[in-house]
Amino acid sequence: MSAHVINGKELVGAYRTEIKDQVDRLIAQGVKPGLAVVIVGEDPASHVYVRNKNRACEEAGIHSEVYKLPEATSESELLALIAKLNADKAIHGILVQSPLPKQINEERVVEAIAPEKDVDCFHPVNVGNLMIGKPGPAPCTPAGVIEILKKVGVDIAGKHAVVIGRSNIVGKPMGILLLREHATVTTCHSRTSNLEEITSQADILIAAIGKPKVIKRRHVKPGAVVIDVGVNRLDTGKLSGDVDFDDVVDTASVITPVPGVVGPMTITILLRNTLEAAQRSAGLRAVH
Ligand SMILES: Nc1nc2c(c(=O)[nH]1)N[C@@H](CN(C=O)c1ccc(C(=O)N[C@@H](CCC(=O)O)C(=O)O)cc1)CN2
Repeated sequence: MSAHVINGKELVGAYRTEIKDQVDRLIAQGVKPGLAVVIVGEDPASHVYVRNKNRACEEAGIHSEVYKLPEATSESELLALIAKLNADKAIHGILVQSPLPKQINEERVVEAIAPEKDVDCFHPVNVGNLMIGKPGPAPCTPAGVIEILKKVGVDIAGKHAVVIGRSNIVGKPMGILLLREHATVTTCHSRTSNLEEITSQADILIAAIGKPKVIKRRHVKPGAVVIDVGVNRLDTGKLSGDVDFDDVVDTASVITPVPGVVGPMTITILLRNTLEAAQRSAGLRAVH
């Protein structure tokens, strides 16, 4: 059996069209959603992601401002920019691209963003709301994974979902969002001693490890749905996921290739979070 390989162009393209339609309707009501993206330093991969976010905003009709700050930017300079953006009525979403240079404390920066403009859902207020199921944003990558599962018709309720990774950006919120969809959730990480034993029981396996091709056929239950969150650049310059695609494709029932699915869907959820922040600011969507 060969897996259904998800076509990111089709799936993500269709969802971006839906979001653009909602943006158009909001603009017709007199509100143009606005996003500010801040990047500090020269990390090449981060610059690619920020460029893609800016282009996606333009295509969706969302006003977008990109602030490129030098590597030597101080924390107080960055905090001053965030204060200015917090006060800017044309900006509904603020995102500071991670990672930041070492002289800047990422936690202080995240906490300086007004929670209602935190489209990454990194602010402790939004993380808390997510945890207890109140309305608000959800972090882009895990929310994107849920969207992918729903759009390809995977029934999540009652399934055993195994998440490999426990980062604040992906692994931990992924578990919360899967619980919200009534999955039985197990989280594995670098200290899990019997990884293969656990992953091979998963109906839905989500790899967010950050190491290329570590998930092999032996880790995957026949017929499982495999979602690969990893984006790893190999020495050859090519991108690879955390899953060894060629080894797993004949065992899984559904699989996401890397690149092309989870990354672009992450950016699509950023558009959705910005749209929803603008709707909330206009009183057109429930606040907590
Ligand atoms: N403030 C944030 N910083 C970071 C986040 C985040 O959600 N918010 N997540 C990651 C990076 N990330 C989002 O910013 C991200 C990673 C990858 C992609 C993507 O489209 N990947 C493409 C490949 C792109 C390439 O050619 O390199 C794919 O997988 O097809 C989008 C966003 C860390 N920082």
